[in-house]
Amino acid sequence: MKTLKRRGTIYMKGELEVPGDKSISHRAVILGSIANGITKVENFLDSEDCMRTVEAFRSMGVSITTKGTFLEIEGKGLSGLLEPLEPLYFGNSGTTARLMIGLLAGLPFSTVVYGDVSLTNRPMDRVITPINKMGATVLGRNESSYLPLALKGGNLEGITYELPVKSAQVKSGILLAGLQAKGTTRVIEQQQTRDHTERMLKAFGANIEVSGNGIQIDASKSLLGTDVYVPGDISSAAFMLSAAAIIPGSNVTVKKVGINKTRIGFLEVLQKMGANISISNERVLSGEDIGDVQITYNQLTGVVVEGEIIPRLIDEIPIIALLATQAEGNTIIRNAEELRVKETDRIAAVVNVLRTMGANIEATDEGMIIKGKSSLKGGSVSAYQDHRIAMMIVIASLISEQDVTIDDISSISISYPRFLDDLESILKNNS
Ligand SMILES: O=C(O)C1=C[C@@H](OP(=O)(O)O)[C@@H](O)[C@H](O)C1
Ligand SMILES: C=C(OP(=O)(O)O)C(=O)O
Repeated sequence: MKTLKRRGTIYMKGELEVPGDKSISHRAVILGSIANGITKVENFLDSEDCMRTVEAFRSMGVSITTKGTFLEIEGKGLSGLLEPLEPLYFGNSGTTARLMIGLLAGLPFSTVVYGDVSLTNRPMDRVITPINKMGATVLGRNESSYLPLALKGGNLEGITYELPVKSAQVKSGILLAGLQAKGTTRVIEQQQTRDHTERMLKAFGANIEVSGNGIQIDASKSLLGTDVYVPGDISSAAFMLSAAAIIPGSNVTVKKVGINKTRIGFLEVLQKMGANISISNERVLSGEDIGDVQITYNQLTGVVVEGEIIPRLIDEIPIIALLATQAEGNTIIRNAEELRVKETDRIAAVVNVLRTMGANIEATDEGMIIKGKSSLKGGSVSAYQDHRIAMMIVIASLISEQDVTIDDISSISISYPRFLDDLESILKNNS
């Protein structure tokens, strides 16, 4: 239980760097481990989810150590990985699960994989179906739709697969299987999802080509270890930028943050809502776009969020819902049914939390409708063991009229362990 005390008159001001991107950190560990030679990862996100991926490779014999500010991976090549003696535990991490299942499908040994209660209830059939088509053997509950799963890998054949879900995790799982399959593997997306796997596979020397919404990969005998710089996580920055967007007098800059176009739907929505945003120092590091994002407070107005932008801001929808409670007019979020199968049902969780706090918000099957602007009263709420819900509540507490009590905020360490300290560093008191 944590009580967040009502604040006096505050505003957000200053510059900060948020920790490394979670998606890119997972991928750096995976590709570094299956490449030959050393990979040094700078600004690696040392959070619970990413450590699940690190531990999985340590169990397969890969040496991964922290050297100063770097994570150093002694890649063993795909053929150097060892059969793990224990089941692999993926904790709360959907990214670890979907990507590792794809990778393990191609490795010539048996593994058992499992996760925490939340992950055990998240669908895995979306990645099992294509790897079954490629020839992998997988056993588990409900026709292998859920963890725990037993996998027997090896002898995969390339396929052409049109993704039925808008999921970068599934796309990446298939590409990691395709890296080990006979013949070409083609993945076709309905809408573009984050493309970090494609970019990083290229940087490690994989045989991969991207054309429009299609990606094709051929087996690569050996990827080569390389240095990776991990940009700040825009999904973490979103909480700091949102605090500034709803507290008058604020002016915040998040430096060296990832601004890959497949990830910045949140910035586009903020701009559409009328926020003052500018991006400077744009550059490319390790194949990823980075820059400094500055926001100054401005009254927001409601917007419609739907269609192709949804995959580009999927993890930011809880915090967008909070922004919408402070915007003039209606905000409608559509086509976001994927939120129902995240760490928790994020549509139900967001609506319950914000309604308890005093917002005018209702759930739809695939989104929500928020009528602004309403003042938030505070109260006692659950974070549903979900890091993004917990951080959204902390930001909401900054503008609440009374104290806010949260059942448990420990989930924040899944993606942003130093969140509370970073927030305090830009929080100023008027008095
Ligand atoms: O590929 C990734 O790193 C991720 C993809 C998204 O999930 P889906 O692929 O399920 O949409 C996102 O919600 C998750 O936080 C990270
Ligand atoms: C959905 C998320 O992550 P994952 O799917 O990796 O658990 C998230 O970080 O919001």
